[in-house]
Amino acid sequence: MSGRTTALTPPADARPPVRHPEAPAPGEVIGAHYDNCFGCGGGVPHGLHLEVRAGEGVRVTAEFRVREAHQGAPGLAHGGVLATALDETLGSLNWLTRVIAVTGRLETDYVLPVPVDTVLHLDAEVSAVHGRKIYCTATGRIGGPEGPVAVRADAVFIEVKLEHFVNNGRPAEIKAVLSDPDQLKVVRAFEVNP
Ligand SMILES: CCCCCCCCCCCCCC(=O)SCCNC(=O)CCNC(=O)[C@H](O)C(C)(C)COP(=O)(O)OP(=O)(O)OC[C@H]1O[C@@H](n2cnc3c(N)ncnc32)[C@H](O)[C@@H]1OP(=O)(O)O
Repeated sequence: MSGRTTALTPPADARPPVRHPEAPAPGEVIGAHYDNCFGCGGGVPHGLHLEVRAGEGVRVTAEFRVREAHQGAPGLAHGGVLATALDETLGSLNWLTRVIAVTGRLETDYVLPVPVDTVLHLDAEVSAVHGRKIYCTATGRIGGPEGPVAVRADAVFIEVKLEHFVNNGRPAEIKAVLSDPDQLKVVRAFEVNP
């Protein structure tokens, strides 16, 4: 066996996820975590501009319209772009747990081709937590929120401290973020987490 499946399956003593008491209310739009994020930032013209909403429990939904800049084959979305949409939606679950976590492993199934102009209806939830490992799944449906699944993913996110970004990000961007009052609000939202 490759070991991939094992790594994506929560161990028997994993815990159910806990929604943070100050998580955004169900239905509330979760704003971009960073203006230059390729997944959610408004400052990236060819980015995905994902608008994510908090759901019930530890769940989020999002919509992503595939544009010409996102093609792989003629008229079809690039698989890597679709994986990014799943990854970004999964990353937004951080806002419901108030735990900062980055993608450790992401396994994607491509079920249906996704043409340009399609709106992908994304849905992600945390299934279990074990230590710093956060097990989660996501689907992307076409034709509506109840339409057929076109893409899906299983993932393990790993909890990190803010230092993960401060110590590893290019200094110019880190400096800019830390001197931006709006961005600092994002950082502080996580700092209050015990
Ligand atoms: C200032 C700005 C703030 C902005 C905030 C919002 C940002 C949100 C962004 C969201 C954007 C969207 C999302 C994005 O795009 S996030 C961007 C893409 N992801 C990354 O760049 C992550 C790069 N990787 C790393 O930095 C390290 O490898 C990490 C931090 C992940 C682990 O290295 P670390 O040295 O810390 O960990 P450890 O070795 O002590 O292991 C700890 C535990 O984890 C388990 N494990 C480790 N790796 C894996 C794996 N691959 N699969 C399964 N499990 C794995 C390991 O077995 C162990 O478990 P256990 O043995 O204890 O049971």
